[in-house]
Amino acid sequence: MTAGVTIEFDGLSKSFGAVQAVDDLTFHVEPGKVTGFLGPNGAGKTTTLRMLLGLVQPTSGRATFGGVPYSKLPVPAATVGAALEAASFVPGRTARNHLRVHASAARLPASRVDVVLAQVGLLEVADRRVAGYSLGMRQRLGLATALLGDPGVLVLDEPINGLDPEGIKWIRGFLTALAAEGRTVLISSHLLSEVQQSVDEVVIIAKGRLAHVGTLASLDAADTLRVVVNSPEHERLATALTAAGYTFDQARAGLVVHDVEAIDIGRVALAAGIPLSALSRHRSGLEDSFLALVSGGEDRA
Ligand SMILES: Nc1ncnc2c1ncn2[C@@H]1O[C@H](COP(=O)(O)OP(=O)(O)OP(=O)(O)O)[C@@H](O)[C@H]1O
Repeated sequence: MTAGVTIEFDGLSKSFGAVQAVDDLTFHVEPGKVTGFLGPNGAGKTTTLRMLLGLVQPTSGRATFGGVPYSKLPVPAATVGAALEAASFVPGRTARNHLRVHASAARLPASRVDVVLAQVGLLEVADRRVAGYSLGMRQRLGLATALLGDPGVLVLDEPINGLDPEGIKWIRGFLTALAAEGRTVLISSHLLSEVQQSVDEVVIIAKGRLAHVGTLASLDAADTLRVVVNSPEHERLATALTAAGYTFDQARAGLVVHDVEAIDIGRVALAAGIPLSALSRHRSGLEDSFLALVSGGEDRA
């Protein structure tokens, strides 16, 4: 494996006629982590990834692998493996043959074919025609193709799309393990919920522009916390909370206190000797934060 390098986007822009698909994107994607590249349909994710991979010429700015553009990489397949959405496979070809053709074109040893088939769990069906593959199997084959050169960087467009729950669980573990080996892993998605459990960092774009860069936790920090607390001695609990200076809403599940930690509410109940039947902390709206950041982004597709 070649070492993971930092993917650098620097003032990257692309317009198609009057459509500004990507608008002045500057951010870095570091090795050793899984980074989610998020935005609604039409936000400009695919165009950005296509520019990174030298498939589309930027209008201005650049995207590089540690300062080197894709076209200048000495052995591209050994530096970066990519699976773009709607990867095309010749339907009559078997998975093994598909990989052999790619290995040969990239001047990689044929022995890599069975290694990557095993890695993505397709070894047993490797001699079946791709035409009969499910979407999930095609996703795995795209991933196997990306891994042929044992690259330090992986760029995957919507890799979770179309997977069943078992497939989602598998790919989450797989991507985490690749990042733990020191690779740079960038995955795009239009759904935060889809990648939320897989990513360490998020880059969110809307209407071609950068909306947020940071850890998943930093996105979370914009959220409000709420605690739901209940007691068989409901009235005493309400009185104790009011006396301690808390305001709350009444809900079926109990009293809802905003912007507070569960331990603080637990202490109030303990000090007043009130038994609790429920005490839970809710982190509403990671998805809400995401939607607020990208709202209005869908109308361009
Ligand atoms: N070749 C092209 N010619 C003209 N407009 C284009 C072209 N490619 C993309 N666009 C436009 O650029 C914008 C960004 O598209 P892009 O496919 O990059 O978004 P996306 O975030 O990947 O969306 P999706 O998840 O739907 O693929 C859209 O308005 C799209 O219609």
